[in-house]
Amino acid sequence: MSKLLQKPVKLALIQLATTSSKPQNLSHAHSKVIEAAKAGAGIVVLPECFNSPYGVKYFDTYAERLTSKDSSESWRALSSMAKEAGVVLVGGSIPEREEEGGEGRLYNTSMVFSEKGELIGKHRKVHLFDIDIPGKISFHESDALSPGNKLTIIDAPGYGKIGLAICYDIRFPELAMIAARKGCFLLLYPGAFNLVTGEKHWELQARARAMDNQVYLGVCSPARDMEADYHAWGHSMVVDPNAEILDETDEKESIVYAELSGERIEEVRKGVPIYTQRRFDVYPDVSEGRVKYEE
Ligand SMILES: NC(=O)CCC(=O)C(=O)O
Repeated sequence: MSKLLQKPVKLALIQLATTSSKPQNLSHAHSKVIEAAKAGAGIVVLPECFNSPYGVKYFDTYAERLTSKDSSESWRALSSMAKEAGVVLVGGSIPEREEEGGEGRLYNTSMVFSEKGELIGKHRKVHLFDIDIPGKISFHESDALSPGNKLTIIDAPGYGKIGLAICYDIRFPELAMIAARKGCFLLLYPGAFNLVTGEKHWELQARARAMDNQVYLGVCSPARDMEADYHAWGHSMVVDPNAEILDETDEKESIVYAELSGERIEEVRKGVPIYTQRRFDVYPDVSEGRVKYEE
């Protein structure tokens, strides 16, 4: 048995076509999660903002309090999908409204559920997507959202550890590096790149994070909708520890599948042994591990 991944698993990334109707998105996600489970997936991922349009003006309207099952229809829906399908479900992300008594902040948050439907982890996007490329794209998540302040590592029962972050977080290799250093076999990024940055950087970021850390990696986008305000890049993909793309789709709705095994991680690490060749004596600041993370 591999130390990192306890048993081989089929990963499914659902590139969901989303609408402005939350009930419709939840019910559509349900049918796709069941479809992925029937195809043999053990870990299933939904995209960033899977139950709403993606855009600064929508976050407040669609936000839910994630204090308990009772406070959030998305929590209830995801929990029951995970249980019915019998999968570990990474519930993409949704806009979260801070607990009552707080300052009413909003976050871009991913919830993860076990095969029994229990909430086993939650990640609040740490790096907000604030960019300005003149004449091309201007987007400021921080006009509406607050950033999370922790790295997230999920202990997926029966499999092992998964590093979870959201979209723009992928551009900050520190998160991926620390998650891999803490023993994750897989890095997952529900995300929604766009037509400007997607073509240049989506695949490059995914393959680079996988290669640097010699782990599996999945990036899961919504399907592209040219009628929506934001045009998602799509191209959800799974990359192996050697930076090879195992499966990828185009911009339309579909499910991307890949078989993951711990032996493959070990094989890659044995071939190119950067794991044992690191020189923490030369760069001690990254080895000190002074980091806030949730497990
Ligand atoms: N939703 C996001 O965080 C988008 C990130 C993105 O497009 C990028 O280029 O980075």
